[in-house]
Formats: sequence, C-alpha cells, structure tokens
Amino acid sequence: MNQPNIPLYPNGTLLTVGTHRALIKKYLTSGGFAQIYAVEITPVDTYSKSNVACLKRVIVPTKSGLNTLRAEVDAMKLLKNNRHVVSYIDSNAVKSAFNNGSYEVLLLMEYCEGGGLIDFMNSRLQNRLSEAEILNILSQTAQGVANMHALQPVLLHRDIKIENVLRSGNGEFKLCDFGSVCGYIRPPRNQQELSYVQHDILKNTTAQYRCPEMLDLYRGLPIDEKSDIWALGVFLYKLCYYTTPFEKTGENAILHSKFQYPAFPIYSDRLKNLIRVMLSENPTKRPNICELLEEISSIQGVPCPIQNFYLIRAQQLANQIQLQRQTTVPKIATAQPIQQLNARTQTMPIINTKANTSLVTPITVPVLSENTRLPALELDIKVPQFSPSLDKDMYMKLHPFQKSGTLLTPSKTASVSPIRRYISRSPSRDNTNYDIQRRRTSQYDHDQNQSNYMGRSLSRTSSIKSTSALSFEGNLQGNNTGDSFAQKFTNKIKRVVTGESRNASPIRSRQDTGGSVRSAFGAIRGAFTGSMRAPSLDNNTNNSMHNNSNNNTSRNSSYGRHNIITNPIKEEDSRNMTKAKLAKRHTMPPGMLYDLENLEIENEGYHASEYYRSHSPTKPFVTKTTRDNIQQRVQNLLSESEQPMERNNIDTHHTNAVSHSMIPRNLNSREKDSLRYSSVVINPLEDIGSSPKKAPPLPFKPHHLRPKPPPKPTYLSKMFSKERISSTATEQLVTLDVDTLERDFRKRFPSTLENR
Ligand SMILES: Nc1ncnc2c1ncn2[C@@H]1O[C@H](COP(=O)(O)OP(=O)(O)OP(=O)(O)O)[C@@H](O)[C@H]1O
Repeated sequence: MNQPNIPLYPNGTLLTVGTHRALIKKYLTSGGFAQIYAVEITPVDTYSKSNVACLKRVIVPTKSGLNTLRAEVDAMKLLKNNRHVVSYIDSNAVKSAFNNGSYEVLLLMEYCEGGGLIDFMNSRLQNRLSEAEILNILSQTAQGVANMHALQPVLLHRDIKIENVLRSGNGEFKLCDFGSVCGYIRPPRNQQELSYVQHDILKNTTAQYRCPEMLDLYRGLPIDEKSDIWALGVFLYKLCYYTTPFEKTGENAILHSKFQYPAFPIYSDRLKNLIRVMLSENPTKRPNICELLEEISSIQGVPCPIQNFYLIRAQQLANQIQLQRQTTVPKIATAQPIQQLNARTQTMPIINTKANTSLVTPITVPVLSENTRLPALELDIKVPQFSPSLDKDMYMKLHPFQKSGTLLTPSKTASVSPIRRYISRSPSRDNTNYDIQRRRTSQYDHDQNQSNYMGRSLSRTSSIKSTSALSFEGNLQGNNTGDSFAQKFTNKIKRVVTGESRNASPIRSRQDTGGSVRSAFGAIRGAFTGSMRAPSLDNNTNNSMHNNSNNNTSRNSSYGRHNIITNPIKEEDSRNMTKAKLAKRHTMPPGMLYDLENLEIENEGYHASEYYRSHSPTKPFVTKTTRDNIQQRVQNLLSESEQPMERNNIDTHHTNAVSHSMIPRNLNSREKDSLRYSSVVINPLEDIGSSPKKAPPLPFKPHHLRPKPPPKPTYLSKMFSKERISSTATEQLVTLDVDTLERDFRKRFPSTLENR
C-alpha cells in the first residue's frame, strides 16, 4: 500500500472519529503509510484519563487495503488497555475527499509523548544503554508481545522492531504498529500457498528481523509465536549493539543463525546467552514469551510480571480430559459440560512488576475456545489471597489455579527463572547448548541455587517459573525434591489422564530423562488415541512401589543393566514403539519431528513432512524409501542386539556398551571387560553391511599377571562346580534353598547368627 501524496491537516482542524471529536494540535511525523498527529479529544479517554491523543491518518487506495487497516484496528481493540501496548481509543473510515475511490482511515490512540524508542537510542549514541536499561525496555516490550501471544487463537505481531516501540510520557515502553498482525501460519502445502505466504512475509515483515523459517519456507515449519521471539532477539541485539546481528552477513547467516557479538559495549554472559537462545535456528529451541519474561525478570531480580499461560492452558487441557473421562459414561452426558467449559474463561492473577507487589491483577486466560478470539488480559474477578485465616474448606473448593495463585509469593524467590535450566552461562554459538539431560538436584528453589548452575547447560523442558508460584495442587503437597517441572508435569498429566495415583505411576523415576512438557502432551494425545506412552520409553529405574515382577528388574539395575521397567502386558507393544521411535528419530531433524507429526495429524494423512523433506534446499534429501531402509536397519540392530552372539560376530558398530548377554563365555575377564566397555558411536545412516568394523584384537596377558578369582562360596562350588555363573544362573541363585544359604552364612559368620 503506497501512501498517496495528500496534504496535511492544518492545526486547528476539527474531525469526528467514531464517538470522539478530535482537534488537530500538531503534525508529528509520517510513517510508511500514515500521517501522525497529536490531537485533543472529547470526551477524554477513559483508560489514560487524558484528553491528548494520537491520530493516525491512513489513505487507503483500494478496498482490500481497507481490510488490512481493519485487521490493525481489530488487533488494537483486542489489545486495548494494556500497559505495554499503545492503547486504542476510537476509529472510523470515510471515503477520501482527495482521491477518487480511495478511503481515509482515522485511528485514535494513546499518545506517546516520549516519542519512539529509536529517538531514545539516538539520544544515547555516546553513552550507550546500560544492561539494566536494556532489560527494562526488553521486558516491557515482551509484556506487550505476551498480550498478543496469550490470545486464542494466537496473534503474531510480525513486525517487532526498534521503530515500533514508543515511549509514554512517564517513560514506559509500548508496542505499536499492528499493521502486520496475523494468526498462526501453517506450512504451505503446495506451490500456490507457498508463493502466497512468501509474498505476505515480504510485505509484512522487516528483512533484518525475519526468522529462518520465514526465509526458508521449504523447511515446512509453521510461522508461529517463535517468529516474534526471533524478532525480539534481533531487537535485543540492536538495543545492545545499535546494529542488527545479520546486518552485514545477510540471509545465509540468518538461515543458520550465524552472528557474533561486538566487543563493545560489554554485557553479561547471561544477557548474551539470552540473545543466543532467542536466535536459535530451530524455533522449538527458542523460549516462548513466558519463559523469556521469566528469564528477564530473573536477571533483573524482580518477580516475573506474568504467569506462564502456556502451562495454564496445558493444565486446563488436562482438566478437560479428566472431566471428559469422568463423563464419558454414559455418553449423552459428555457433550454439555465440555461445551460449557469451552465457552468459559478462567481468571488468573498476574503480578504487575512495578506496582505494589501485594496487588494481584487478574489475567483472563481463555479456555480452549474453538473459533472465538478472546482478549487475553481482561480485568475480571480478583482471586483471594491465601492466608492462614482463609477457611480451609473454601480453599479446597478453589480451582487448582486459584489455589496456586493464592500461593504466589512476590518475593525474590519467585523471580527465579527456569529458563536458566537450559541457558548456559557461557555464551556459545552452538544450539546444542540445550542439554536435554534433566538435572536431578533441586535447582530453582532459591536464588542462591542459581549460582550453582553457572556455566552449566540445563534442561529446557522445565518451563515453569517457580514451584511455589505455579505448582499444581498435587505438587504443592510434596516437598520440592528437585524433580524438574517437566517430570512433575508429566506425572501430573499422566495421573490426570489415567486416574492413577502418583505412587503407582511408572513415570516417576528420577532417572526419567525423557520427561518434558512435550511428553506430557504425548500423554494427552495418548489419552485421546487410547495408547499411552510405552512404559519402556521412560527409562524408569528401581521403584519400590512396583510389584514383585518389576522388583526383579530393578534389582538388576545394581548390576549395571539398563533400568527399564517393563510392563509385562504391553512389553511387545512398547518394544515395537521403541523401535519405531528410534527409527524415526534417526531419520529426521529433531526440531522438525514434533511440528511435522502434528502437522500430519492436523492434515489427516496429508504427508507434509514428506513433501517438505523432499523439497527442502537446506535439509538432506531423505526419501520415504531411504527412511524405510533406515528404519529397517535400526530394527535389525535392535533385534540383533537381543541375540546372544559369538565373539567373531560382535560388531562394535552396533552398540555403545555390549550387554552381558552378548559376551561369549569362553573369553577371559579382561577380554570381556574390553568388549563390555568398548564404545563406538552408532551411525544409523552408515551402511552397516558394507564395512563391518571388528573389535581390535586383544593383547595376550600372561597367566601369572591375571587376577585370581575370589574363592567361591561352598554352595556355589557344589552347584556350579564346573561352569562359571552365567547371567541365567543369577535367577537360579534367588531360588536357592534357604537352608543351604543359612548354613553357608553360619559357617562364614557364626557369631552373628548365634547372637540372634
Ligand atoms: N501513539 C503514538 N504516539 C506518538 N507517536 C506515534 C504514535 N504512533 C505512531 N507514532 C509515530 O509515528 C511513526 C509512524 O507510526 P506507525 O509506525 O504507526 O506508522 P506506519 O505508517 O505504520 O509506519 P511504518 O509502516 O513505516 O512502520 C512512529 O514511528 C512514531 O514515531
């Protein structure tokens, strides 16, 4: 849309804008599409209580242009009365008196006396912004963005940049220019859609702020909230260094997120790391807006200004599933409560950063509405603060979120950010900084603890701001043993879905390194499809709550075997699932997996992943046949590893650590050890059959240098006098006659037994 050359309104011009009258006081500037004026309005704006406002005048040459303007106005209406969004006051559209057939749109909004952020930055060319100032600006801008991302369906800004942040008279920063807003953009499914999306992106975004998935649509990734996070990353970089990270390097650098930090000015590693994670090439590795705000607040040492609405939604979803399960029988009863639930909104408290910390401003979180877009942060009811005087029964009746809301502690502790779990203190350009290994110790209870994690790569799966602030009902009762949120969340969801108690849940192991919010969703999906996650995938360990059959397995764990607790009923299923998952993991870029899986589910059989895999210029070309081959190979590997093998057949390609059952009996202990601990990285893409690598021949060890085996207990020498104990023999050990054992024990420790 090009701005036609039209004369400016002279000062003193009186206009009618919707229900307001506006008197032109001063022409301010012209944007790419608009003239901007300071005006005096009557009646005064109810939100700002001011009679000074800003008038944006846009000439729209065509009707389609009018639609674009309508989208901007609608977005502003949705985001009205938010502290960090330029607030909408009124608007109208009239036929233009200057250009035949064109329209003139007048948009009244809150006046930002402080001008643009760009002006503020220009005033600090010599004395660059301090880290505190940068964090303050970023936090306020991110809060504006959070208002958009909290909407359902989500609203993307798509043009976050320095130029689109303004400063109010009292120094607050506000997001403006909603002319590019849109919803989630699914990956285009054909060439036509692709051209359309490409054109739309070129038109509505700013080159330096475009994310990799916008530049390379063949990646088959959706354009979602993470594209705004990328733009915020560029925004943050520019706040620090007054230039964008890809200013000189261009598109190729954006595609692979290659950038450097200038030596000056000097900022903390933590801030630099924040830039790094926000500019992750893989959108799933970028924090969401809530996680971002949690981290910013943590660095600032203030409470996080918002609650993590993504988690709240997940909890609501879990609640709905529980409700659905409870009301499934009889079937007729299900429809009504679920519909009612969908139409409802849940009020959540939100803490204002700058306001008195005791003040709890409720945030309305829309509950899974299907078509309606609901405003995110409307003022609604207040949630009572929990105090000892609060009636316990009343507290128990509260919604779980209200309960957790009552436990919000606006102390420094609450500001501890879980994002630190996955942000390494030392900046690195490697995206693999996200260590998916879960930390087992208590990490985020205390500010002090934060220092313990300096320099460590921590899990990003835990994305809740603090256990005290957001923990679910069940978790509030237990002490925080350091299990990450993801684990608790997975357990919670699983319990919600299956109705089983925490103790009985097989996914409670501390060594469950696979737990994540995603796995929780997997559980939800499992509930929908009727297939819960395979227990063996959870890599559970010894669990005293398990039944006797499991105890045998867990006991084995002390002998260095994998601590996988298998469910005898589903063992076969779970093994198949493991194989399939392994095969799939090996054939796809990990970041794409989840999106593509979802995409295919959404598109009901439309194999978008196939399409994009075969068209992507940046990803290796993996056809279905190749993938099948790989899957086949991985399956072969798995089945081979289950077979006992002779030494000559042992292919160290196949395994990292050779299992006991694979070690032939006729080897001496040294040979066995060297086999057991030989570590070779599996490369599933390598053609296994073509070049089998054999274990290097072991050097001969003279007999006198070999360690002498310890003397065998008498009962063993009787029963297995000729053969060494095999792995199967351990089972027979357990079935040994008690009398024999006691006799042997008495012989070895006579006094102990006699004292009894
Ligand atoms: N509410 C406001 N208060 C004060 N100044 C404003 C306000 N809104 C806009 N401006 C000023 O006008 C400039 C242009 O506004 P805006 O970005 O909304 O117009 P635009 O035509 O969409 O511009 P572009 O598309 O080039 O970003 C802003 O950069 C800012 O300096």
